[in-house]
Amino acid sequence: MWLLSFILPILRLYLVGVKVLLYQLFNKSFTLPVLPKQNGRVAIVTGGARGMGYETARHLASLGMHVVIAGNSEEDGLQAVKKIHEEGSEGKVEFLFLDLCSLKSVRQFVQRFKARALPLHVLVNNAGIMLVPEGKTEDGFELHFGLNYLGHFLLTNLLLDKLKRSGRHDACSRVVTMSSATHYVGRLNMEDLQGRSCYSAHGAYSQSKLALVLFTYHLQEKLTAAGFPVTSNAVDPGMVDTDLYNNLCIPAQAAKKPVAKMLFRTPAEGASTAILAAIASQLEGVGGCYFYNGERAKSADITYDHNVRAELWKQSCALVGLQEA
Ligand SMILES: NC(=O)c1ccc[n+]([C@@H]2O[C@H](COP(=O)([O-])OP(=O)(O)OC[C@H]3O[C@@H](n4cnc5c(N)ncnc54)[C@H](O)[C@@H]3O)[C@@H](O)[C@H]2O)c1
Repeated sequence: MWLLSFILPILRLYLVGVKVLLYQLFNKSFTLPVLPKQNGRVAIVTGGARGMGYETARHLASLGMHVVIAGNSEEDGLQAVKKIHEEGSEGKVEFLFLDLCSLKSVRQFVQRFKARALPLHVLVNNAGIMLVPEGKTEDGFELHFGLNYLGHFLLTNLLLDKLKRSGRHDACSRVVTMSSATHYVGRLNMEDLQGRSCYSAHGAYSQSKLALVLFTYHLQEKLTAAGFPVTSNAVDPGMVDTDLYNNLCIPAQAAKKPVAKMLFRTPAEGASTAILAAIASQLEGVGGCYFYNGERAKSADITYDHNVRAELWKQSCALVGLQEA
């Protein structure tokens, strides 16, 4: 029984991977349309120092946006800022420290950002980890669940007032959250969200990405009900050649290399759907959607279940110490 609950998440994750790669074999990455200038607008990109986050930050800045790269490595962050400035981007780019493994750090980041009295038009919840060895965040949460999901859950909630005030009904502020095709095989165990009874890194990653879709939709439902000018969408970037795969076991790393060369998207291609969701005019006012390869797609059936979303939201508020609004 234990063996089965350990092996099944691995098999499910690899099957999803094969399906995505087959899609990428027969379909080109979509190309971004010409996007509007973003002068005077402000974005936060978590994990914007590397991989797809970096490409997102770079693209937004090239359109004149003021981009705050939020990340847990000052060295990587400052290097990313330097590189983007050297490219002659129109927008301002800066780094602010944020460790999503620590709720205290999330709160401090929000305090520091708010002290700047800037508006906030776009929040890209991009940072993530995958298949890391079993471990806990500063607050004792399982790493994938704590960092990928709960860290972003708290961050978004604490920034919501800013987003609400910065949006207009003809120009909504936008929350864009990076999920993944692995969410389709994610299992959410409400009685054991931290995977304490039987830990599987594969299961934990898929669960965190499923939780992010449920959160995205529930947030949109709340925003729509209250009439706030903010939209919330989830994005699936496909399989992209980044450092995210650094924790694969050695044989899987060896097998991945040639496959990645042929079939994985580049970080710039992978970031394109998130950039589209963040600023494309044709998506003005569109929320509560899952986007894949530049198009709206259907997410896992469970993500459309209001009761599951509401229960996860309630438990998440309790875990991060927020009052349910
Ligand atoms: N690469 C893929 O194939 C793929 C597929 C589906 C979804 N995704 C998702 O896309 C997002 C970006 O991943 P990527 O592929 O660019 O990976 P990456 O490893 O290149 O980037 C991850 C980013 O997250 C940041 N990060 C890690 N721990 C952090 C912490 N404690 N606090 C703050 N920031 C932290 C890193 O510094 C880095 O900038 C992730 O959410 C990932 O789950 C990636």
